[in-house]
Amino acid sequence: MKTENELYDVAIVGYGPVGATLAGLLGQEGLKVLVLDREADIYPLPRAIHFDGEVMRIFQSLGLKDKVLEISRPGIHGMHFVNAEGETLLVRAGSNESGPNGCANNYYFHQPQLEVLLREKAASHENVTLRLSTELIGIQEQSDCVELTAQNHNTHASSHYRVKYVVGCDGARSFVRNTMNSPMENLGLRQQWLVFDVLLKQNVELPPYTIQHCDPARPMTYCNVVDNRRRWEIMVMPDDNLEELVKPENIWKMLERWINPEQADLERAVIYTFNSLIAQGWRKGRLMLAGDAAHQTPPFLGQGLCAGIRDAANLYWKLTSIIKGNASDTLLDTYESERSAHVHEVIGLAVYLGSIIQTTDPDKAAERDRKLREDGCREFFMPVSQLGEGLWDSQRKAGGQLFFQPRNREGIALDDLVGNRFAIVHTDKAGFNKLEDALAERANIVPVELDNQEVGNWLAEKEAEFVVLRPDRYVLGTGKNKAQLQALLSLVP
Ligand SMILES: O=C(O)CCc1cccc(O)c1
Repeated sequence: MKTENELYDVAIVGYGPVGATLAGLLGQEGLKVLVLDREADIYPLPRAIHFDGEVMRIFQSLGLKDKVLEISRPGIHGMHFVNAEGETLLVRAGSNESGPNGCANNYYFHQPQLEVLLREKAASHENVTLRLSTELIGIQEQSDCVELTAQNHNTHASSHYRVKYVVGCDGARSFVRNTMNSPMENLGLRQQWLVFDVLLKQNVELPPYTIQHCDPARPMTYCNVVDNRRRWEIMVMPDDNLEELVKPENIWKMLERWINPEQADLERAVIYTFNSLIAQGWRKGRLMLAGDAAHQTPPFLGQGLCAGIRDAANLYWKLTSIIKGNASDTLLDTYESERSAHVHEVIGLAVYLGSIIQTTDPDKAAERDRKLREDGCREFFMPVSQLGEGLWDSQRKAGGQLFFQPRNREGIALDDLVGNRFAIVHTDKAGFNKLEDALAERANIVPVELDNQEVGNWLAEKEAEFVVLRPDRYVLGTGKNKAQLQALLSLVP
């Protein structure tokens, strides 16, 4: 058995997009990070295909926005729920305009390309150590550290590591979660679907937007991914024989309305079980969970990856504050309370949409269509990014909300002005000068003057002169005088 003497700050178990994002964010803060992954390389086939504007903003905080823009496609046409007769029942509208995060609200991408960028970023930090083909097989929590045992898949040799904290980004069957003994709450949707990706060989007239085909005879999803990639997801029906269903000839038959094998190559076809699960206990002592290890959503909102990347953004600055000695580790108790509220809401909406899409009884489908028609409410919106109880001021308007990303007069975006720190945003230099001495000796908080109409209006609406933002861009609180500023600063680790 090989034992490394080094005491790592954080071990990340699982080097998928969530683990790689967290490694990049912690690496950027100078922490000593160990990444373990059982696989030798990136999984080469597509899985997640969609992320939202908040997630693009997190990539921006890694300095990756331009590169991610090159490999992704803004989803400007929205998502349409259409019944068997072709009638649109419900829409998540798209938009050509930049959204509140200073970019499009939706993007489509090919997961292996995104992972290359995230891994390049993580590996660019010499304080990030990668151990690939290395499977975690033992976790022993001690009072001052965690001892990990891992086995290399090539040499079969075991190694031993000591780390201060462990984050399990190790997927739905998480070893870390099993060790923590955190049960999963089931929000009610569990259904097999056939997921397959095609590569177009020629121009084929297909819709530019995502379609949820709410056809009781065979619910399906169609997505225009990126470049020549297209995805279909097909619900497995009770009489289906799974072995038969995945055969290319049967897949092409189900697609013949739209496309044929002369026009595209089938890249992969896989049966997935869509789940709606949330772990109870995302942190136990020095162990934490993120991504699919903590929650799994049906894909109808394209939010699985987004939730995991948000976890990474919520965790990295808390771990950094604790490891640098600026906060006690009780700060980690805010991780689940802040994140799980939003995760519940998003999965709840995906489960509701699933109940619309997955209606297979024709009478119930007719009733569903009648009700949706009657409601007249044909557009639905994504839940706002709002933290559950945690490190933010619940007494003030907008506390715990994701702040938007305005630009200054020179066109520089807020997050680029601030970096990954706490910030105080205000519009009025003269007024703020009177408060500024409250900031003395708080070098970790950046004051930002943004003489911007949108920010002025936002503050006025909240009856505030300034807003204090956390490194993950969520609102710590708003205020208009020194006492309120001091109260907020006392929360900053
Ligand atoms: O565009 C969206 O809002 C999400 C699209 C999506 C992505 C993947 C699967 C799915 O059912 C929907």
